[in-house]
Amino acid sequence: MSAHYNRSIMANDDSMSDDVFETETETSLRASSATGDPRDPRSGRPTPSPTGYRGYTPDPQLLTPVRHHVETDIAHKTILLGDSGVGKTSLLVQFDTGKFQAGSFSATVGIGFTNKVVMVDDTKVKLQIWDTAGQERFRSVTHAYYRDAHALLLLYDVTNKNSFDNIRAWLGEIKEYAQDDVVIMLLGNKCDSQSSERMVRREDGERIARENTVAFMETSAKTGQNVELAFIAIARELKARKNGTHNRSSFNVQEYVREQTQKATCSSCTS
Ligand SMILES: Nc1nc2c(ncn2[C@@H]2O[C@H](COP(=O)(O)OP(=O)(O)OP(=O)(O)O)[C@@H](O)[C@H]2O)c(=O)[nH]1
Repeated sequence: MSAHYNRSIMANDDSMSDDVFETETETSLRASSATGDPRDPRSGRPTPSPTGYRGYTPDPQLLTPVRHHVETDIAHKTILLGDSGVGKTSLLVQFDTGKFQAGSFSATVGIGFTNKVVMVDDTKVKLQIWDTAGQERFRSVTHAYYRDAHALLLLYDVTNKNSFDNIRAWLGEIKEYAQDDVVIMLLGNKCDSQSSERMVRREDGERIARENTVAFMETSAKTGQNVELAFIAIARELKARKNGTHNRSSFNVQEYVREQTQKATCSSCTS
């Protein structure tokens, strides 16, 4: 992977791109204007009018900032998992920058995160996306991060049968280390590959997902196919859970993914 993206990242290193720390400006004007008194109660001096016109105090409602329904309080911890080389970093880079950096592969070392805000209808859902090293020797480090994860994106590579066969072991680890209610999405990545290179059929991915009651889709970090959709689906599910609506079947992530992927099926993803 190119040097443009930091592949050597240590635990709790937040030096990666961070485009979420939007400040939601709260004006402090409401209190003084609500009283209708243009004087500062402590100094007795006239306070400057929020409008710039001394003595004129508009209706307090006019001074109340328009508040869109914004969820900035918690970042939903979302972790990318899967064997080394399945495309975790590439998927995150594609989602974060819209680019695919082809070329030599250098494995991720350690763990690090990128913050992203995803719009779900009129709501901003903040995702803190952790990219982990797929190599076996880093497993014990990444296990420590499972416990407080809200969502897990588990990847295999459709051109690498071994990475698919290891999905059961990954699901076992998730069961052992993650919370019971963690949102899990299985992704068969590199679906842009030639059919001669493909080693895992789409139906096989669908089957293992069904057996384990997790959402599934095929993605391509190279072309961007379904990349945004994967994160949006996760964000939708997290929002539904936060609103306490998912138990009433108003939103079902597996159904949602099925509908959306049927709408946007690309020929290269349907072998
Ligand atoms: N054709 C194709 N190649 C991909 C895709 N995603 C990743 N690759 C390539 O696969 C190789 C590994 O990708 P990475 O994103 O580094 O994989 P990783 O899962 O982060 O690997 P670790 O850091 O070792 O865990 C790179 O050479 C990528 O260019 C994809 O969707 N399509």
